[in-house]
Amino acid sequence: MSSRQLKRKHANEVMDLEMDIKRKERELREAKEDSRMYQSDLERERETVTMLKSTISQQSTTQLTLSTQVTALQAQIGALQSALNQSSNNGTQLTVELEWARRRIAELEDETRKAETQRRKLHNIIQELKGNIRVFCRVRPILFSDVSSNGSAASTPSSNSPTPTPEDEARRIRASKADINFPDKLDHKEIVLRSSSESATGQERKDEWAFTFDRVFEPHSTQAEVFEDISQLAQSCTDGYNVCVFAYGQTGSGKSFTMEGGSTDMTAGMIPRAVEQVFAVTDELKTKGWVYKMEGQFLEIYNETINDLLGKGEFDKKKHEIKHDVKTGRTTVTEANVVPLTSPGQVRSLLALAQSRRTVAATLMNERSSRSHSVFTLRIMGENALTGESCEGSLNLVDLAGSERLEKSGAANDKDRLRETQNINRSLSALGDVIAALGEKGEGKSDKHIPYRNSKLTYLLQNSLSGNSKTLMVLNLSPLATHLNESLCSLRFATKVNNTTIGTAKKQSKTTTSS
Ligand SMILES: Nc1ncnc2c1ncn2[C@@H]1O[C@H](COP(=O)(O)OP(=O)(O)OP(=O)(O)O)[C@@H](O)[C@H]1O
Repeated sequence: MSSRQLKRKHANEVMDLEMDIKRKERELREAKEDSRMYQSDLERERETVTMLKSTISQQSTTQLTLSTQVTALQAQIGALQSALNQSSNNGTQLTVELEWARRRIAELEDETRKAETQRRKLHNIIQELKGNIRVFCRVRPILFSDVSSNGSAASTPSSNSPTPTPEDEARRIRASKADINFPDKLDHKEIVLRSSSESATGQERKDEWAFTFDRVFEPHSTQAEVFEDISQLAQSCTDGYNVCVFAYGQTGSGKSFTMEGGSTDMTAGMIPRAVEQVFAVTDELKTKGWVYKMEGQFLEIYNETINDLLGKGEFDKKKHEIKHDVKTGRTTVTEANVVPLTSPGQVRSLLALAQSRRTVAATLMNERSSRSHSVFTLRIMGENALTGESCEGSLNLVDLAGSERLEKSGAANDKDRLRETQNINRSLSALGDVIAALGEKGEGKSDKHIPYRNSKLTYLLQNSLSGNSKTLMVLNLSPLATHLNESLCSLRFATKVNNTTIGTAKKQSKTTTSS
């Protein structure tokens, strides 16, 4: 081979080698580029791996927490399940116990009903043992008007000053007061009146009168104290007895205060208290199967004429007659309003209405209210569907007309006043006669005639005074010395009543089926 050829061959080989080098260089550049890309990919992947690792670590913490919670919840479910099992066991136990308790309640209710029947019997035995006519005596306190209107020498002030000093007041009170004493501080049954006067020969004469009653109330006694014993009688009328409470005494001695009282709770008298009590007792007895119906009537007897205090119009012009049903022992008055009673509030408004009618009459007819008798009657009818018992009783609350004698009433020169006083005296003495006759009958004279018809009052009260009834007389006394003689008359009348024993009270009840 020629050198030329060799040269050319060599040049070709150089050229090939150069091309090879260029190719290799290009490949190297590409490889470097690839390497850079792989490097950055690797970086990214590393970051991703780091992130994933942290996520995994967080999630494994969360998973740990959750699995702890799941374990706790499973434990709770276990506890609840066992509590539920326990409860359902308890529930079964409770159902058994409830059933037992129900049976026990029914037994106890039955026992209570029997105990109530027994209590009513015992209560009435006690009332019977206390006597069917009881007398309380109540002396009212001295009032400001008593001393300020008293014309005695003691009312003259000691100084020249027109306003009396406290000493003047005290002296006035002492001089006005009657000498009334209450020696029995334990049982409060005695009252002693004393007086001293000068005899014709100039010697001092001392008198003393002692009286005993079922209870004597001193001037400071409250309405609540007086009501305490009356409340037991009011209870009797829900058991089927006829009960009569009447206030006796001269005008101004406190009869209306005792029976009706003032407008406050403290001063409320026997009528509103008895009504409240009867409603409370009938309400309580509902739980023992008793259902009661009550009705009220309020009458006034003035000059032997009956007036309906619950009638319509200002003045009652109707003619009323008293009728007694022998079979039922019930007293009715023709054309007199008998109002169904539903609540103590309604009774209060009825009493206020009756009071206002009396006041109207009083202004028109010269203090008529103190010259008339007022009789409030509450009739109670009860039925017990559980025991088959039924009963009917009544509560009569009577405010009698003033008992003063003729010369005191200033009636001698006044024809109308004279007639009034004679009527009052006749009806009060008829009351005394009836009680005395009942007393004799109670002592064995079974054929003794009882003169109920001698006055409207005794005829109206016939069932409340006869052997089937319980009677309480509240004798009201004035504390004033000027009224001492009137007080003595009242005390003698009340003693006559107190010495009377009237048969044995019988309740009006019947049993249709045995319990
Ligand atoms: N226990 C008492 N406590 C306070 N005040 C009383 C008491 N008793 C009576 N009074 C008051 O004495 C006055 C006369 O009483 P009350 O009107 O009750 O007498 P009365 O006997 O009913 O008279 P009348 O026959 O005229 O109706 C009244 O002002 C009354 O408020």
